[in-house]
Amino acid sequence: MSQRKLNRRQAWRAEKIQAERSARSQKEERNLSRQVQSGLLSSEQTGLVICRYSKHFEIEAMEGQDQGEIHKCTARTNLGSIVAGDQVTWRAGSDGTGVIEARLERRSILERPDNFGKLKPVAANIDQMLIVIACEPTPQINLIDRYLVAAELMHVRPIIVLNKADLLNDQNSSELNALLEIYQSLGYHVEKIISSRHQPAELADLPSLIDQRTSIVVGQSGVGKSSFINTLLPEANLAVGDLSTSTREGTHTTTQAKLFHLPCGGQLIDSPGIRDFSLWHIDPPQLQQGFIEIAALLGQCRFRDCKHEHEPGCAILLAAEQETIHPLRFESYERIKAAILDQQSRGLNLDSY
Ligand SMILES: Nc1nc2c(ncn2[C@@H]2O[C@H](COP(=O)(O)OP(=O)(O)OP(=O)(O)O)[C@@H](O)[C@H]2O)c(=O)[nH]1
Ligand SMILES: [Zn+2]
Repeated sequence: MSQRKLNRRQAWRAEKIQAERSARSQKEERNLSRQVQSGLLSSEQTGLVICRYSKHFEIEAMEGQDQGEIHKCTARTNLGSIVAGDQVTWRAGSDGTGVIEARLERRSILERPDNFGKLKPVAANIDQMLIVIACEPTPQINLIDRYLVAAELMHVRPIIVLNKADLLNDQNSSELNALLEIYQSLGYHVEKIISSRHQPAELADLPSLIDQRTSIVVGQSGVGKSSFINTLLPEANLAVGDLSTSTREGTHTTTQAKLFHLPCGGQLIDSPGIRDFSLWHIDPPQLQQGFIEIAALLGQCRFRDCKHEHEPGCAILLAAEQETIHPLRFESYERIKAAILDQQSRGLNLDSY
């Protein structure tokens, strides 16, 4: 078959699919309008997205008589992505269902690339990021730094939470404390906690730090994110995965981001187990902004267009040499930068979804 014929056939198919889709959505819209007119759907109200599963959303009523109640909702077409933490306008049905009409403006959004480098929103309207690490699996500085960069670029406050503090011992404590010291000296808040169901829980100052805010819980699989949330909120009852005996890493128990209310008034969003938090969608200048000790030096190099690679009079290279930027942090920065440049050179589509 000639290329032209094939293209014409493809175009015809695409048009047909498009026409079917638009007919379907027009039918859905007519259906909805009928339901509104006949009083089957309530008037518009504001709601909070608790979680998404497949094509449905759990929406919590934020006002009116059924405030706090959860409805299983569908969404009108073309609303864009809707994720846990989003606020929406919606209409309630009579039977615990409802329809999302629009998404309200977000104050922050956490995105991560999927396997094809395409950005996917994970959670919205977050105030702070709880970066959970643990004595086991051993923390990777590179991964902590990726989360920190994401938090800095989203303008949300990061808090580093060292979980499984009961496993601190003579062998691992000096190394772990040295690692935490790097972050504390940069001004980051660090809390050591115990969240295992086999130990008396110890949450240090965390409850007061997360009070009245929306926090997202991120961290490598197996660090105890679900256990930590269960300790704060026993009714959340998240599945806790056992560490794989061969790798001592977790087994990715959590699959969808979900929002939980805390008794103290704040909210927590639990995200899917993230092993490798990639930063493919940012460029080196953004990465420099995300490393706060590097960001503080920007503008102090001899050349205005300094790339901080080999240039004489580079304030960042000088600070790295004098170790005012911690060598492990600088190494981590260079590794992340190399990974970003590598992804870009392979031509992945980094900026759209
Ligand atoms: N010793 C100890 N073990 C803990 C603690 N907290 C959690 N664990 C254990 O760590 C393992 C992993 O815990 P999870 O809560 O499933 O970890 P997660 O980070 O939610 O894992 P994913 O859902 O895979 O992302 C389980 O075997 C827990 O019992 C703790 O404070 N101390
Ligand atoms: Zn420079």
